[in-house]
Amino acid sequence: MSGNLLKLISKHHPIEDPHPNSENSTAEKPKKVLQLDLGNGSQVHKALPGSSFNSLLLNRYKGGNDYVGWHADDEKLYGPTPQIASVSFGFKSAERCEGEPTSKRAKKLNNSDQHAFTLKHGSLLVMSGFTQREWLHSVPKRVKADSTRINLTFRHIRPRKLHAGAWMVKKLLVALQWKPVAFYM
Ligand SMILES: O=C(O)CCC(=O)C(=O)O
Ligand SMILES: [Fe+2]
Repeated sequence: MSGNLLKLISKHHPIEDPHPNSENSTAEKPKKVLQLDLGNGSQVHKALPGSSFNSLLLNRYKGGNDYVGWHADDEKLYGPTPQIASVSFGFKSAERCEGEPTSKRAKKLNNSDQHAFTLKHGSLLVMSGFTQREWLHSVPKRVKADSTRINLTFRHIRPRKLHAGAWMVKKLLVALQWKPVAFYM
C-alpha cells in the first residue's frame, strides 16, 4: 500500500467458485482498477495496529441466495499466517461458520468444533495466525434475506518474488521425495 491508498480491483466471479482469489478460479480477469482513499489512519488500520494490508477484495451478495462455499483463504500469495480483516455492510445479520479443521494436526487434537458468527452491518471479523491453515469458513445462504450485502476483506499480498521462491522450494522438496503434510510458505 502506498500511503493510505488501496487498489480496488473490480472483477466478477461465479458464485459457485470456491474462492475468487484461488489459483484454480474461473474468475474473470479484473475489469478495472480503482484507487480507494482510506483517509489518514483508516478505521481498519486503527483497529489493527501493525497491520500491513495492501489489497482489498469486495464481495457483493445480491440477496439471500448468494453464498460462498466452504474454503480457506490459504493461497500462498498470502503467506503462512495471513491476517485477514473482514468488514460487513448490509443484511441485518449474516452468519458465517467455521468448521472442520483441515490439518492433520488439528484432527489429532480432536478439534472438530464449528463456530457460527453473526456479522452485523458494520462488524469487523479478524482471522489471523493459523486460522486459514486449520479451519474452513463459509457464508451460507440466507433464505429470508433479500437485500444486498457487501463484504470487504483487507489482506496482505506478498511480493511475487516470494511466491516464486516458495514454489521452487516446494518443487525441490517433492523431487527429494520429502513429503510434508502441506506447504505454507
Ligand atoms: O462475505 C464474507 O463474509 C467473507 C467472504 C470470504 O470468505 C472471502 O471472500 O474469502
Ligand atoms: Fe474467505
